[in-house]
Amino acid sequence: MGGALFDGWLASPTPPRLVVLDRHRTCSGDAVSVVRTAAEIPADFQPDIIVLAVKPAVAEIVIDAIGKALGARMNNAAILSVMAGRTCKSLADAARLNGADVPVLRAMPNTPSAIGAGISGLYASDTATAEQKTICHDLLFAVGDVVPVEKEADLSVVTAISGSGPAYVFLLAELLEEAGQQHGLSPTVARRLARGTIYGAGRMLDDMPDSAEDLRKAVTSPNGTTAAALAVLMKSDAWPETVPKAIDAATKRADELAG
Ligand SMILES: NC(=O)C1=CN([C@@H]2O[C@H](COP(=O)(O)OP(=O)(O)OC[C@H]3O[C@@H](n4cnc5c(N)ncnc54)[C@H](OP(=O)(O)O)[C@@H]3O)[C@@H](O)[C@H]2O)C=CC1
Ligand SMILES: O=C(O)[C@@H]1CCC=N1
Repeated sequence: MGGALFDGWLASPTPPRLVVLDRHRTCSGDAVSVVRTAAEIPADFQPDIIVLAVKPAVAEIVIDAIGKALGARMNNAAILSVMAGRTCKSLADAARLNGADVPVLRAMPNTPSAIGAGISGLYASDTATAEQKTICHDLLFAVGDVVPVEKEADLSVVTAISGSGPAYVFLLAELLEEAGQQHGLSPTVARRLARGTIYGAGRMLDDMPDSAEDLRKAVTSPNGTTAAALAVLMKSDAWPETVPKAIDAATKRADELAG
């Protein structure tokens, strides 16, 4: 996810000044330097925001390494975590072990951020200053839309819907492609049809004021092909049951990660 944000920021009209801790990437320019270890963070670099985009399990290790590298400079920054689950409190506690008292904000972006088409939930704890909240909002807004949430706990369902959501759409693309091939289409044709359809439907949802339900109904001729397919998908034990179950499972997992 950090790579998706990085790509999105680099492609944005006004990229922020970035020092990126990444063990694989090589990239440098006026606005960006990549370092392999926290110890390589330039001694004169004062970050406003430290974006954490590692797996939740290694958060402490990374906060510890950054804390040691920045020393007192850490106190002038805020942490913006995009990690599923990890609470503001647990991350603030981890920073405190390094003697740093830092506000923590949490966001849940998604991978379309890489192409400027992301959507992020953003929760700002009361400890963050107005300026820190604005910078975090603007960082996320540079790679897509931003939806503020009032309660930190809401980030679990945000994670289930929009953080994980691209995976559900990609699965639909996979399944449409496979079904097309099973009906004799070439892989190339099946792929173009599946992807083009999801792209076009996504654009309609974005561009048009109509509800998703109305857009669906406009495709559905009485007794036609769409009605035949929807009779399968909309059976009570099909999508109306499985989609909410999937969202429940993802929300529960996000809560578990929060501990
Ligand atoms: N994937 C997604 O769509 C989304 C993910 N997230 C959140 O983003 C976070 C990362 O997930 P994801 O991008 O999928 O995971 P990845 O495994 O793809 O990325 C994690 C990155 O962290 C690096 N890393 C791990 N340990 C260290 C360390 N000690 N020092 C420096 N870098 C380190 C890894 O490097 P290396 O490969 O060298 O180990 C890797 O580049 C998670 O917390 C997840 O909840 C949030 C929204 C969406
Ligand atoms: O699967 C995960 O846990 C992360 C969070 C949202 C998307 N990927």
